[in-house]
Amino acid sequence: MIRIQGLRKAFEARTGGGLFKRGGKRSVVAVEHLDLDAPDGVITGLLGPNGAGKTTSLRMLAGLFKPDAGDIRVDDIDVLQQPRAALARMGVLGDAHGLYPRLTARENIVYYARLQGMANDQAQARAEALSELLDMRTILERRADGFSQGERMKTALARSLVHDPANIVLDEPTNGLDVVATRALREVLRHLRSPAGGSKCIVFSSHIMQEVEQLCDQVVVMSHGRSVATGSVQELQARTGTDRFEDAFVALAFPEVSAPSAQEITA
Ligand SMILES: Nc1ncnc2c1ncn2[C@@H]1O[C@H](COP(=O)(O)OP(=O)(O)OP(=O)(O)O)[C@@H](O)[C@H]1O
Repeated sequence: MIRIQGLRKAFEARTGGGLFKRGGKRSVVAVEHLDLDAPDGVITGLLGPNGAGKTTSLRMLAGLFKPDAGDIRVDDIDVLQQPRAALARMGVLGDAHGLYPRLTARENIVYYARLQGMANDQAQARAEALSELLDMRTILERRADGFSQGERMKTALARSLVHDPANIVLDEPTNGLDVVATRALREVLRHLRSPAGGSKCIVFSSHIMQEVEQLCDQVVVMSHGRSVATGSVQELQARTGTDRFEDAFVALAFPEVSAPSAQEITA
């Protein structure tokens, strides 16, 4: 279970100078206010356009950035107060998959398992089980350099699941994947959400509406650094009076675009 309340983060961004002029600094608010409640056995989608603040939010959840304000709890453990304990309960698949290219897929997984404190036998058994789950038997003994995008994603996902975490956090996991790899990932996430797969709490970010529509039980729509709506696809459609999720998303995330003009209202 993941609970985020009132999350905020601003960065100091450099502004351009010139050949003879020094650049300045400007504060960029990446996340203004995010509330998110992700229960166990549920897939929660964090849906927002480019630059909405999804990656920054998930990085704070993973303990990589310190928020300026807000509260993040993973299974009731405060990420800021007890980052190690919270991280032990999370499997995080970031945007940079960062595998060791000289190690095989198996070695990448086992190495990570050993870092988590698992004995070698246990780590090897876990690598086998995950290679079954993620259908990666043919690449298990291959070195990671030269892996395709989909093969890298599978290996990185296996690595993040090695300690069987109750909470799984994925940042734009289908980026660069073809339709078959995307479908396979969807199936794996559905399995992990089910009681047979451990009723995991799954949070994933995306800017692709169709993906969220097909997979998520609930959606948190993010726009300009804020969570602007939460609900199932059907609830969000009902709330915006639309029967297409794309229209609901545009109405919620870009109210300035979707609001009818004065001409339309009077017409
Ligand atoms: N280190 C940083 N320094 C300055 N600005 C940043 C930094 N990281 C993020 N930002 C800014 O914060 C905003 C939110 O960025 P973020 O990457 O979290 O959005 P996102 O929703 O994940 O976008 P995308 O879908 O394009 O990946 C953007 O305007 C971005 O330029």
